Amino acid sequence: MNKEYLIYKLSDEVKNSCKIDKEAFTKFNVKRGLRNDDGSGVLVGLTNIGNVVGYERDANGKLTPTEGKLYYRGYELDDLVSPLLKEKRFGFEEVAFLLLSGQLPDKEELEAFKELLNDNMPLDHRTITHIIELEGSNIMNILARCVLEMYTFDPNPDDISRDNLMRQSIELIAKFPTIIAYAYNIYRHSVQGRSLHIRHPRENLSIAENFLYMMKHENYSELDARMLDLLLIIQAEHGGGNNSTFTVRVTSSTRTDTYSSIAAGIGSLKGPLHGGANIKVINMFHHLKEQIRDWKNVKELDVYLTRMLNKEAYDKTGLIYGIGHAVYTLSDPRAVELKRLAGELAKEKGREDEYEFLKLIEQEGIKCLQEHRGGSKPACANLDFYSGFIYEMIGLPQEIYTPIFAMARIVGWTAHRIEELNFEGRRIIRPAYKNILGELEYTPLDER
Ligand SMILES: CC(=O)SCCNC(=O)CCNC(=O)[C@H](O)C(C)(C)COP(=O)(O)OP(=O)(O)OC[C@H]1O[C@@H](n2cnc3c(N)ncnc32)[C@H](O)[C@@H]1OP(=O)(O)O
Ligand SMILES: O=C([O-])CC(=O)C(=O)O
Repeated sequence: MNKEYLIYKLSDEVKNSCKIDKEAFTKFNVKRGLRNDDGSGVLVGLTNIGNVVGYERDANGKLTPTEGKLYYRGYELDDLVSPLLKEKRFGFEEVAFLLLSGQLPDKEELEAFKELLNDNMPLDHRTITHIIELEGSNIMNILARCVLEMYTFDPNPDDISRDNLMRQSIELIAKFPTIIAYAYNIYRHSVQGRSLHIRHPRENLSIAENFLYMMKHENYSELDARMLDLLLIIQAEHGGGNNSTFTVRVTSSTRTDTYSSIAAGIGSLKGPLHGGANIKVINMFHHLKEQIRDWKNVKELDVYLTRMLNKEAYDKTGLIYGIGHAVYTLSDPRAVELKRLAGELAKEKGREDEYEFLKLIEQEGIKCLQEHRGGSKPACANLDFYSGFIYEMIGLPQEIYTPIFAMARIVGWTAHRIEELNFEGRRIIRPAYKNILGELEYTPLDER
């Protein structure tokens, strides 16, 4: 049999073997994803790390949509970010300390922690050599491969004692920016034929500054570095249930090694419904800038967005990227903050027209989505809606938008891994799948 035909035939059979009636989920009371049909959550774990609030629940369990709130270790995100803005301080390292340990550091602890991270930013020379040799143009994939390789260079990779987990976590947080910057520079050299620069991370720079330095030498401003620092803080953690963190928790619950678990989280975050949406949003934005003749014409934009929802335009998936969230309803507090920051930066960089157009896409995207799906379910812009536009204004290339998300979320992932392996009464995570096919009678090969 022709092998291509065989692949086609097997794939065609999957059309039938994948069929599961939508109604069966209700019939068997399956908890789908994060929410049931009535909007109530599927509770699969308990955590002391992040808290994501999108609803209020009354005494009878009825849910009312609310403005979104996000807490890191009990502190509201805004309370962590505001002092940093006021004092013009870099804060990603402080937030990492908080998320890993549960405590805000004092001055001495913070200085020591920053030094520890800085000391760990350089890569083992074997990792550098391997990145140079790794083929491929997807930086998330290269990042995952480098993380898996770190297992080989770790003298104690399988030890899941708390001390060892903390050491590995700090090393991963420190090394992600270096791996991503090097992987991008090598990609740029091999795919785009540009000069190759491998810059050693500098002492006394924050992670955000060091990343920009490794990416762009000294071609970045203080404002660019502060924006990146805020983006890292804002993306660092989102509770135990977001897909990539849950992936890390699920794999960690088997007591596998840190590198296998984090590589799995990277694979999850890459998906366009999750962290990969930031690249999709910026592509969609450029597409709309070309397709819509008058950036102030609401009607023209609505017609196009509706065509997108009907799978007739853009990538024909039916999605408007950057809109919608599994938990947030009326607003995602991070998108609110990023919208404000994007506005400030757009003024500075002379890109106010584009910013106004992006805001209109947000407003009309939400409206068209709600009309398209009917009902009263609210929707809002999510974290990924404005982040790409900010990266673009900082002068960062699209290929690293999702890797930067990973560079931030590694903090949440490692904090959750440590928690997953250290609470009393922990169990391997193992939900159930109900088989709805039933039993079939076996037919011998020569009778088929
Ligand atoms: C960091 C992050 O991960 S943030 C999320 C980034 N992802 C995106 O921006 C991609 C676009 N958004 C989405 O696909 C979704 O809103 C998600 C994946 C974020 C959340 O998914 P869900 O929790 O299933 O959303 P929800 O329950 O509101 O979906 C209800 C319906 O609206 C649809 N919908 C939700 N958001 C969108 C959207 N942006 N565009 C088109 N349709 C949408 C869903 O596909 C679903 O349709 P269905 O009932 O026909 O299957
Ligand atoms: O929580 C989620 O489902 C998605 C996520 O990671 C985030 O919004 O940061």
